Amino acid sequence: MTRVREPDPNIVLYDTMQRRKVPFVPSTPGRVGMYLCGPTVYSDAHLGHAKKEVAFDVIRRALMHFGYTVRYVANITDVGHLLDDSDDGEDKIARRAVLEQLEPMEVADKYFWSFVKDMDALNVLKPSINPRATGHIGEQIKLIEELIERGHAYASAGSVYFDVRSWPEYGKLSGRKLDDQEEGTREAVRDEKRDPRDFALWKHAGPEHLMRWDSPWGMGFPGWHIECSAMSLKYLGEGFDIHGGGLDLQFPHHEAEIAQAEAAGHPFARYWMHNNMLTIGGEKMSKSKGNFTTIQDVLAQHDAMVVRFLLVGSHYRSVTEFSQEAFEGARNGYRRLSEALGEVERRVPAAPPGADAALDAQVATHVQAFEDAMRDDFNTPRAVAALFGLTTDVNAALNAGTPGQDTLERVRDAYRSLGGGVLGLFADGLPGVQAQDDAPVVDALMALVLKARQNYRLTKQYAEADTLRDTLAGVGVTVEDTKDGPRWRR
Ligand SMILES: Nc1ncnc2c1ncn2[C@@H]1O[C@H](COP(=O)(O)OP(=O)(O)OP(=O)(O)O)[C@@H](O)[C@H]1O
Ligand SMILES: [Zn+2]
Repeated sequence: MTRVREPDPNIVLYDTMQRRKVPFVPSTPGRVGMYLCGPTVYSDAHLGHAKKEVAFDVIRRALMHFGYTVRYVANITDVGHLLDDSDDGEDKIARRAVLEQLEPMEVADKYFWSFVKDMDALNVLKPSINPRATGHIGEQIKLIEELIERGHAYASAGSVYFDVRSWPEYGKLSGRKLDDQEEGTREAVRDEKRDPRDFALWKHAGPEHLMRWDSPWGMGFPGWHIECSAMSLKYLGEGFDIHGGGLDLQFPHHEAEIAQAEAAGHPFARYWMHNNMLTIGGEKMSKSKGNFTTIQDVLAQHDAMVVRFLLVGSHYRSVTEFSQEAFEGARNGYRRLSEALGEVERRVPAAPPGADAALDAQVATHVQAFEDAMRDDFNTPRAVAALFGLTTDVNAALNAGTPGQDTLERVRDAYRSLGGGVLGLFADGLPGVQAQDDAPVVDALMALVLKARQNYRLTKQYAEADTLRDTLAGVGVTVEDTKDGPRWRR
């Protein structure tokens, strides 16, 4: 279905660090290492989180479509994210645990699985690796030790802080030279720091903390930023390709990630990509502002693919305004595409043999427009416009009769690989990837089919058994008889 192609050398992306669009050249030809700052799992995810996840999912899918093998690492923050950025206040998960009368790890697990469910519903591909901060305490301690050895961090009262003045490059991503982040910080924390801009790598924790670990500086827990430096380097290596996250994470989080890695002597991400915000009434949707709608609430009212269509309808670097009218528009737009694809699929089996040169040429033009849009910093609104252009021509052709089968199959494959594979709007389309929540159903159905085939064989109805096997082969499923019984693979 989707062509296996040579890695496309003509992709351009906007690098936040360089503040301009630049050609994308991965450090290893054909392979992309990508890291995304994932959620802090202390509550159900809202539609703003969905914008970020879908934005980077589409970028990943587009790179796959363009012939790259992508290792996609997205972390789960389950410790150390404090209520305020100034290394003060409670841990978000610990506070939630008190409110819900749960163990902190129960809170983390509960909201992790809720997040996974939301992402599956939105057809977001699972990360290649989904590391959790609490599973990488050793790696974080090691990185902190390297920073202390090199003179870029210091221990103070059982905590460890990054010494911002020792690293003049601090601020290079965001262009911010700030010290106002300390406002409102308790004096005790301020007194522990040499400079108010210094940020925590490790925080001392007394016995009242349920999540704490032994370290060279006593019992404590890691600061929020250090997990991302440690885990991205562990799983993607030095100088990995793309680091993504929300625009609001540029400072202090990403700035801190860069300083922690580079000051310890580890070259960090080569490209920085940031998604803009989902807004409501012009304001960022956020948990703390209370102006949020959870993904679950949205999915109770709207088809998941319509939600996804709404999100890809604006560019990842643009704001998406959330409103009922926006949903109305998305519903109509999505229906237009899916109805055209449905009609094409219905007509393929009985279409006349051969091709239709005029429609073929139109399809090629729209596919080209779609791919050009995606090569240009993953411009999804332009890509969607190309799918609408395709739909206009396809509908006109379908109204005039039924085009040749070869052409109709090409039309179907274009919808599936571009709308499905790249934008994730229909199941199917990417090599090696299938709609995720279909897997249990497929497994159960295959178990039934194999059982039926076994029964045929036991009753010596070999022709029927072979017909089943051949039918499966026709859709790419191979059945093998092993000494432990039949096995299938695709
Ligand atoms: N409205 C939004 N639009 C797009 N991305 C968002 C939005 N809100 C949060 N994100 C992204 O989701 C990730 C996690 O955000 P976070 O958990 O801080 O959510 P939040 O609602 O902003 O919470 P809080 O208000 O407590 O800071 C970040 O990368 C952030 O950029
Ligand atoms: Zn991060």
